[in-house]
Amino acid sequence: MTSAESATRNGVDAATAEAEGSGLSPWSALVGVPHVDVAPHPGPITAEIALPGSKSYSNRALLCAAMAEGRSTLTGLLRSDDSYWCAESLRRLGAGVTVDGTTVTLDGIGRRRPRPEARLYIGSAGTTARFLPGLLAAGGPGAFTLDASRQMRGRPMASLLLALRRMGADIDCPETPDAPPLTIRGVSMLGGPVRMSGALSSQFISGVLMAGPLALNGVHVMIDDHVVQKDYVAMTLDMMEQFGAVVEADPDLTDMRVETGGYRPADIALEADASTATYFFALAAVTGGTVTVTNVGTETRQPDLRFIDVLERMGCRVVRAPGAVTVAGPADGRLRGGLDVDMRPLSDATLTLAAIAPFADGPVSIHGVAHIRKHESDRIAVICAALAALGVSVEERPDGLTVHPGRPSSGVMETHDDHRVAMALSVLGVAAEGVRLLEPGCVSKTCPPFFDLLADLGIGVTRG
Ligand SMILES: O=C(O)C1=C[C@@H](OP(=O)(O)O)[C@@H](O)[C@H](O)C1
Ligand SMILES: C=C(OP(=O)(O)O)C(=O)O
Repeated sequence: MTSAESATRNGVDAATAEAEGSGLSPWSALVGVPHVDVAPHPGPITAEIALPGSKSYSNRALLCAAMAEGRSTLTGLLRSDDSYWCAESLRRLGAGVTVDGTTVTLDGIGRRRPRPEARLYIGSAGTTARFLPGLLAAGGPGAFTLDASRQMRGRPMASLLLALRRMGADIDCPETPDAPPLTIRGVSMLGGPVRMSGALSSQFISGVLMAGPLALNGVHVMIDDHVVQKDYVAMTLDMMEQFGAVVEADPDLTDMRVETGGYRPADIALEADASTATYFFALAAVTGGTVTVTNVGTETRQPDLRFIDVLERMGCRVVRAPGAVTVAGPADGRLRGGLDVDMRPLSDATLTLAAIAPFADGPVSIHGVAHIRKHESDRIAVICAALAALGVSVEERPDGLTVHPGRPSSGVMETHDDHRVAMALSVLGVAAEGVRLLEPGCVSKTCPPFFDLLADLGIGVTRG
C-alpha cells in the first residue's frame, strides 16, 4: 500500500479506527455523514452497471498471494473496509502490498515471517478473522497478535479455534474466551485430520483449509453435519488451486484434503461482487425496470448470483450469460408472492429478499438462515423490527421470517453497523416512500460507492 493510500483523504485514519475498535478504514466512504435520505423513485430503473470486486475473492486472493513466495498481481480488487484491513494486516506481517486503484502487486512471504512480532488488526472482516489465524499458526516462527473491531470481537470463532488447536495451533485469547484479540504462535499447527461442524459458518472450514498448504502434514477436514453456504468453501478451494495448492474434495465437500507444500504466486482477475449485485437486481424487480450487471455472470461460483432464480420465481424475467446478467421486473408490474425460500446457501441475500417482499402479491417466507443472527447484526431480528417499524406485517422465527404484502411507510432507520441492512433498506425506500438511514457509512464494509451508484441510476440520495 502506498503512503497516499493510507492517508486520511476519504476515509478514517487507520490508527484512530483501530484505537476505537471500528471497522471503518481509509477506504471508507461517508465518514462523519450522520444520515442519508434515499428518495422514492417514480419510474422504472433501467441501467447497465459494472459493480466493484467481490469481497470474498478479494480477501482470499490477498491472503493466498501473501502466503506465496514471489510476486502476484490481482486486478479488480474491491476497495472497501474489509479488503483494506486484510491488505494492511499482510503489510504489517511483512508482505509487500502495493495498491494502485483496483490493482494490487503483492510480494508474498510464503512461510517466512519477516516481522515475527507483528500486531495485526482486521477490522470487521469475518473472512480475514477466520482465515488468518490458521495461516499464522501453520506458518513460520513468530508470536503474533490479531485484533478485531468491537463488532467482530462479538462474532463466533470457537469452533474454528477448537479445530486449529486440535491440529496443534497455539492460540490464546487473553481477554475473552474464543474471541479476538488472539495471540498466535507460528509453527505450532502441524495439521492432519480434523472433524468440524459447518452449521454456524462456512468460514471456519475455509480457514482450516487455507492453512493446509503451510501445515507440515497438510489438513484433512471431515464435516460432521452440514456447511451453511457451502459454495464459499468451493470458492476457497478454487482460489487455493489457482495459487498452486493441491486439494482433493468429494462432491459434497464433506471430506477434503489439502497437501502441504505452500502456495505459488499467481495473476488473478477478480470478478464483481454477486452479493452487491442483488440490490441492483432487486431495484429492477421492484420498480418494473431492467438492470444488467455487466461483470458477474453464470460462470461465477458466488452463491448470491442465485438470487436471480428467486426473482424469477417472483415473476421477473432473467437473461443469463457467462459474464453478465439482466433482470427485468414482472411484465404486469407486480411481484409474485406465495413462496417459501430456503436462503441457507445464499444467506447474504436474505435481507435483499426481505426488503422487496412487501411489494409481492402474497406472503414471502424465508427459512434456513438461523446463522445470520451471528453476522454483522442479528439480521433476522433487525430486519423484522425494521419492517414492522415501517408498518409491514412480519413474523419472526428462529431460522427465518415471513413478510406479508403491504406498502411500507417512510421512516428513520438504524443500520446497526450492518452494510446489508443499509443497502436492503435503501431498495425498500426507493420502491416505497423513501427512507432515512442513520450511520450510512457502514456500506463501506463491502461497497463504499453504494449511494453514488444509486445516484448514478437517477435515484435521489441526499447526505445529511
Ligand atoms: O467465505 C466467505 O467469503 C463468506 C462466507 C459467508 O459467511 P458464513 O459462512 O460465515 O455465513 C458469507 O456470509 C460471507 O459474507 C462471506
Ligand atoms: C456476513 C458477511 O460478512 P463477513 O465476511 O464479515 O462474514 C456479509 O458480508 O454479509
